[in-house]
Amino acid sequence: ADLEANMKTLAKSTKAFAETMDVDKAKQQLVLMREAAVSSKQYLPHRLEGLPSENVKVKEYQAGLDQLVAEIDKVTVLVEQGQLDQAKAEAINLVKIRNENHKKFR
Ligand code: HEM
Repeated sequence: ADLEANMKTLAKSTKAFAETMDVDKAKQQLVLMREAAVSSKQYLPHRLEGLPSENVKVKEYQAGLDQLVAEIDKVTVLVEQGQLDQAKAEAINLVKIRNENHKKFR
């Protein structure tokens, strides 16, 4: 999947996660989210095209995705503890991380 496909997967899975009351389905969506976030690190957004991997902006972009993965893991722990409501409350941070990074890189 390229970056746009990964972003579409992120959008679909975060929506499905927010909508489901089923713990197994919630876990599945978090797995899809994590895969899409990790996969996105290997691509450069259009705005950073041509920059070398050691460029500060490229590092910042990758750090944004690392932050997203860390947050997905936090949400996953709550789901695994059966705390779906708390997990959904925590997942608000996914949207915050998305918005911050879209401002910088999209
Ligand atoms: C749950 C979190 C996120 C969701 C739901 C999300 C969703 C989306 C969607 C729907 C698009 C449009 C895709 C298309 O072209 O059809 C997009 C584009 C984009 N997103 Fe995200 N995103 C998320 C997090 C992030 C993060 C953390 C970053 C960067 C660290 C990021 C960087 C970008 C960039 C750069 C584009 C434009 C594609 C390009 O320039 O090549 N997104 N995102």
